Amino acid sequence: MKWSEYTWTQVEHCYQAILEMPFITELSAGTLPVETFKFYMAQDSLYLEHFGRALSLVGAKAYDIQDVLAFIRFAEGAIVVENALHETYFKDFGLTDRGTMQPACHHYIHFLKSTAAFDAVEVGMAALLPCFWIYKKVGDHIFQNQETVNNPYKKWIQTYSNEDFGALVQQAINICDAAAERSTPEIRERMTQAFITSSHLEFDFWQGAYHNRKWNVF
Ligand SMILES: Cc1ncc(CO)c(N)n1
Ligand SMILES: Cc1ncsc1CCO
Repeated sequence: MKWSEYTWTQVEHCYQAILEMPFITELSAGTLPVETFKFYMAQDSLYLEHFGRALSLVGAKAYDIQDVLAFIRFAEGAIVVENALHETYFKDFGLTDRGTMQPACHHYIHFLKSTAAFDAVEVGMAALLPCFWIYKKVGDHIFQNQETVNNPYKKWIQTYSNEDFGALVQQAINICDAAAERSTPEIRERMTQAFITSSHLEFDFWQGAYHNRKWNVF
């Protein structure tokens, strides 16, 4: 069994829980409160910027020159999506200031950056993989179940259900499988743990947005 196949079995429950989250079901139905979506978008803009930085760092650490190229391109893609968010969705929804990173985003990004910086490169790759894979699966699920008529979030839904994104996701999975194959059982286990942690943090990112979770104000 491939590393990715085994590892996915370890997050299947988390993934099923994500599909049932109010953020996801209301986004599909088009009933998610606009203020909730704006909070999510502002946090996601910050997320994508730093996700791009973490991808670049893993690219710099990769052994295989083709992996270096792939991660540099992923990093570029993340920044391009961030820019699109700014230029279109921010305008559409009347958002001007993305503000500062709130706890869920902060936790996730700092986990990604510290794993990318301090852990083995294979573990960094695995930590970054749920950002691709969960969004693709959730994007496809929402696309198939969405209320398309008058759904204000239609454009966002298309970003993650299109086939260009699908090809990148498959590439990222393949790179992780090849890296796992070349590594040791100990590293593979750390890869799996990092993948599980990031999957939980994906859940928490949506949950934090749904509940408007912010730092305490003193
Ligand atoms: C939190 C989060 N994870 C993954 C993606 C996929 O790009 C995103 N936009 N935001
Ligand atoms: C936006 C985004 N999310 C995961 S990867 C990526 C960009 C891939 O280039």
